[in-house]
Amino acid sequence: MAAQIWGSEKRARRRREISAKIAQMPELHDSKPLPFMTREEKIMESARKLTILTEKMGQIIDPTDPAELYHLNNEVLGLEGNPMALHGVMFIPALSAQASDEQQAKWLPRALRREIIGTYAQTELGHGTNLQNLETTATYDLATQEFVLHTPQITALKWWPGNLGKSSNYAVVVAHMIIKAKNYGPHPFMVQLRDEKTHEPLPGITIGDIGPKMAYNIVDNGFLGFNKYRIPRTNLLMRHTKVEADGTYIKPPHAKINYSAMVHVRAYMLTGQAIMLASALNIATRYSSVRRQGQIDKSQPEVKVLEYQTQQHRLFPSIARAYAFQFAGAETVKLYEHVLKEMKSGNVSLMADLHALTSGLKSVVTYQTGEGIEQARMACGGHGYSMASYISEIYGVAIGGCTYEGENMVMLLQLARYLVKSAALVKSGQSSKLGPLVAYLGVKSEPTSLIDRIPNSGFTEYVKTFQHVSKRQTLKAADMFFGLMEKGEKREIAWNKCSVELNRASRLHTRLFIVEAFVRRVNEIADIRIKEALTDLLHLHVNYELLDIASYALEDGFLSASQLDYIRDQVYLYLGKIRPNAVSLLDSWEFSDIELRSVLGRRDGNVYENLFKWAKSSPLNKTDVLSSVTQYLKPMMEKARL
Ligand SMILES: CC/C=C\C/C=C\C/C=C\C/C=C/C(=O)SCCNC(=O)CCNC(=O)[C@H](O)C(C)(C)COP(=O)(O)OP(=O)(O)OC[C@H]1O[C@@H](n2cnc3c(N)ncnc32)[C@H](O)[C@@H]1OP(=O)(O)O
Ligand SMILES: Cc1cc2nc3c(=O)[nH]c(=O)nc-3n(C[C@H](O)[C@H](O)[C@H](O)COP(=O)(O)OP(=O)(O)OC[C@H]3O[C@@H](n4cnc5c(N)ncnc54)[C@H](O)[C@@H]3O)c2cc1C
Repeated sequence: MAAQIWGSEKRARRRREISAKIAQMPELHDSKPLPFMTREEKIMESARKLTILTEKMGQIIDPTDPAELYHLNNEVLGLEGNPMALHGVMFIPALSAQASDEQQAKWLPRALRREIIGTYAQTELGHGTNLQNLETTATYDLATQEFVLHTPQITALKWWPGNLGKSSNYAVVVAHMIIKAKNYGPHPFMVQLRDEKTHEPLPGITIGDIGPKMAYNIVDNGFLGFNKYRIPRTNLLMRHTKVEADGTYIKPPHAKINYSAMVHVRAYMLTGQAIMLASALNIATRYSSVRRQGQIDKSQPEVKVLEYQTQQHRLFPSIARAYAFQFAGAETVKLYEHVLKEMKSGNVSLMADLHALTSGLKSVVTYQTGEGIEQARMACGGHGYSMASYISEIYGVAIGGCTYEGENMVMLLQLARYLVKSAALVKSGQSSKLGPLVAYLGVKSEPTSLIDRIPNSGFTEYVKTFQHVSKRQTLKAADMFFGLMEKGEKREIAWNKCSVELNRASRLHTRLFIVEAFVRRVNEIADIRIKEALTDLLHLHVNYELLDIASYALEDGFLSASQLDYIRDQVYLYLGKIRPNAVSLLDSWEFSDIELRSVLGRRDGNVYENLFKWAKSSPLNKTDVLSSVTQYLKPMMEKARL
């Protein structure tokens, strides 16, 4: 199963080998539990481990393999981030995709050797979503052949970029490019921020940390202002766009090609989310098979809480989602790598499809991951609320994904644009022009669903039902939009008035894609036992997801009440079937105790003794009487007693 999750036997084996090596290197372990550290201590601890990793990486992993590097980071540095999180996730991808060969030769080796630390600085205090209204300018000075970066007012300060505040000395900065008073829109520039020897900010640069956040606090998300700060013309990233010495602008082959670093993260973050969801579920499910509370049969001893159907219903559909996201994520990364290769050689024809797909997936996956993690926390009762479970930290980090790389509602609306264009093709009889991801929009469906009507139909009737509801909602929302325009509403106003319905279409389309990716994977599996276990999970997935969106299929009578009863029964049937495999389905992800950082989720199940040990190690327990008591509470009580 680990081979299915991680992509191959070899990958799963390598992960095990890497974990085993890390277990033997105490210098790479947390020196004390992270929840007992201050933010400053955590940042120091992370930098300490990162430095050792840089020295010893070659002994542990193949540093050229991104999957191994990702695993190493997760184990050693953890999900709260590290001083170079954005360096790997966005800075290097931005240079790789947008810098010319010459620029790459100059900067990439230095970045890969970690001579410099970089980030991606785009969002500003006043604008994040609406890139056209960013305020930072890069004005070309023909006389010196330099760009002058400037922050015209406080809202133009770069705000949020990870590791910008304290760690990075370089950044890819997105600024509006102005040449001879003409604004060419947002473009990426390579900018040195700090002196390489002293790490002091360079003259003309104002920079710092934006303060503590809900989670992800090892990352120093930062602010950055420029005061007429000059960089050479050749620091504009010039793979696709060029500015010649005389100010001549050569436009890129696609208007949004400079957005590729965002698409990169949107594609890669899906498996990251699956891992966070599976981690939280691993903790909750292991704990649920240790925790005994109450009886089902009063004549029997207390049961493990995992025996309760409500507990299974809370956890198991999310286990299915974690697998589904991992499989859909793997497909998306493959597509991304293909499109990136094509893009580098000038073929931009697949960019719109990839943008639409990743926009929808990013939104649905992060939202459902957040839901699943929060349910996992609640499933642990009181101990879930303790940082000893570590679930609240996983939750805080995961839901950051609902916001970064494009706020979820906004990204769903991006997919909706693509769906509405596709609907227009269907309506004008041009279904043959639909791309493979939306071809179902042009296919006539049966009048009613055949779920529970055809024996041995596998998952086909489920997929058809998802297709039906997605198609119906897309065409309905598109009709609403076109109808408003026909009535004379301006395009943008009509769009806003339909946007809730449009986003519903985007979610349904994306959920269909996730179901199909899961089905595709199960169909590929040869090992009969693995196929069986995943088929059970897939049954739970399709039935649970369909129940969740049943109103769409009921309102036009595509599903009947009796079919809904069947679907509900199937959910209960598969909860029971999955119960014996539940812990194994999560243990198959092979997270080590070091990586999970959870007292509740310990592999050995020795929870109570270790919770007590953990509590005793709280800094508050260093002394029996705190100074808050001697200074304030004791005098207050004494005064009250007089
Ligand atoms: C390994 C990774 C794992 C885990 C990650 C862990 C940690 C990382 C943590 C945090 C990192 C976070 C980083 C950031 O957040 S960086 C900042 C991200 N910011 C955003 O995402 C901003 C969102 N906004 C946008 O993307 C755009 O503003 C928006 C697309 C909403 C609109 O852009 P614009 O105003 O320029 O477009 P329009 O003029 O409206 O035209 C839209 C038109 O363009 C098409 N389009 C848009 N984007 C793309 C694209 N990327 N590729 C292709 N096409 C694109 C769009 O579809 C429209 O087309 P059409 O409908 O034909 O007009
Ligand atoms: C943990 C974290 C890490 C980050 N890292 C980076 C980084 O490394 N580099 C970087 O540059 N940025 C980074 N960001 C910033 C991030 O990309 C932005 O916060 C994000 O893109 C959302 O933009 P915003 O904050 O402007 O939200 P806003 O756009 O102000 O959103 C506020 C509300 O308005 C709604 N809204 C906005 N526009 C529309 C619209 N057109 N239609 C409908 N509704 C709309 C949204 O849906 C939302 O409900 C990070 C953010 C976080 C939380």
